[in-house]
Amino acid sequence: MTIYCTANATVTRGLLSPQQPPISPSSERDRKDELLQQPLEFDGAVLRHQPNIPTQFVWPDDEKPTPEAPELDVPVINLGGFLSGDPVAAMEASELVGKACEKHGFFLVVNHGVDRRLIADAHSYMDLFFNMPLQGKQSAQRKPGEHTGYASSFTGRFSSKLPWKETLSFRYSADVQSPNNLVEDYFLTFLGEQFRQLGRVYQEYCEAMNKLSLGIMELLGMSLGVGRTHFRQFFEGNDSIMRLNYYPPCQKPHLTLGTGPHCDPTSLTILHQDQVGGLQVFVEEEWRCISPHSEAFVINIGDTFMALSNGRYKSCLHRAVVNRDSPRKSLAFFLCPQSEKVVRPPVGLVDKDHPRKYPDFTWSSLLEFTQKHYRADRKTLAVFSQWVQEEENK
Ligand SMILES: C=C1C[C@]23C[C@H]1CC[C@H]2[C@]1(C)CCC[C@@](C)(C(=O)O)[C@H]1[C@@H]3C(=O)O
Ligand SMILES: O=C(O)CCC(=O)C(=O)O
Ligand SMILES: [Fe+2]
Repeated sequence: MTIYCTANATVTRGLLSPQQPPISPSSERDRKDELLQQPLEFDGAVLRHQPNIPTQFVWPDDEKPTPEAPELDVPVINLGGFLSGDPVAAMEASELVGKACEKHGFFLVVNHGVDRRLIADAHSYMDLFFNMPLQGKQSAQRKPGEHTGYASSFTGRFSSKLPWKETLSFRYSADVQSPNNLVEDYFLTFLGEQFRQLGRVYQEYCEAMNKLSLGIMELLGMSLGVGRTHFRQFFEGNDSIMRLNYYPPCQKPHLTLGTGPHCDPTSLTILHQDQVGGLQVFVEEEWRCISPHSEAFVINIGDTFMALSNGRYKSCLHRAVVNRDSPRKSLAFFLCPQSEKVVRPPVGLVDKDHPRKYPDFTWSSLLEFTQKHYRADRKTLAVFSQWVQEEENK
């Protein structure tokens, strides 16, 4: 990636945290400097060959990837019986899901009902987009404060610890009021007619993800004893996020991270990683890798579902590492409720032994918090909850 820096400084527009006021030039000199500064532009096709890693991509010593991460023994849950309507299989699957979610919030699912050709197309079409020249990708450039669009290394959002990745994120809505070709339309609008087929593939992929995630919500409801339909109904008409992650090779992979340590702020993540490997989960005080499994999806619950479960189930810390030899791709579907639905645990999960752990909030407020005020990390929900309380006390 080529860095276009100013003569005297590199743009490092800071990230607004809740406490910091917006940054504005205070003097004529500051204003001139600001005018002189050019936004950072990164080109993945160049950076992958660079032996010298720009400092913004070098992570602090205590966050750098460890050379060898032991494998995490993640439960592999066979959904075949459940999806074919077998009540005993459903009960067994819900118990396995519950055990995983009480422990670290990660599990694998196989016999999930998603066509393997669709998964293969979703992976191969990523190459069509990310192998484009930077200028072509920037026609879908993410706008400040928005969660959709193309982003390369998140320049302009963060001033340090930049992730070694490019991403393309777009909305998927299951709302019956929404057009049923939102995803296809997104690609046509921002990338043009030649991307119509690509848009159709991701439209179909998101529909398959929606169906799978609602099924998993049934298992989560059963495992928490609130009934099979509770969370399924909560997420009917969901307004979710599909993200394509593209991690270029890196000449110094021990200095960088593809995606930094975080808990997903969303409700449920359905991730399909390619065969390169790089996903790591922090369990029992150490980073453990989740090896690729082409027939399986990696499922993890996020902060919003942790709040819905009143903290019974854990949103788990994870990250992605990169390597020197080959690009890595992952498809991440983030299930999110309709934006103004109030996130509140079912009454059955709140009692004198389990008081409320988090305040009521809407997903739109948490999403805005991560896009405009706070970089999602390992404590997003705790900081957000405090922010909500402070806003209420104003
Ligand atoms: C709601 C979201 C914000 C992020 C994408 C989805 C779910 C995961 C979030 C993220 C990946 C957590 C790590 C930091 C982040 C900035 C990133 O590395 O991409 C987060 C995403 C985002 O804010 O764009
Ligand atoms: O690419 C991966 O394996 C993980 C990506 C991730 O955690 C995310 O996009 O939230
Ligand atoms: Fe994540």
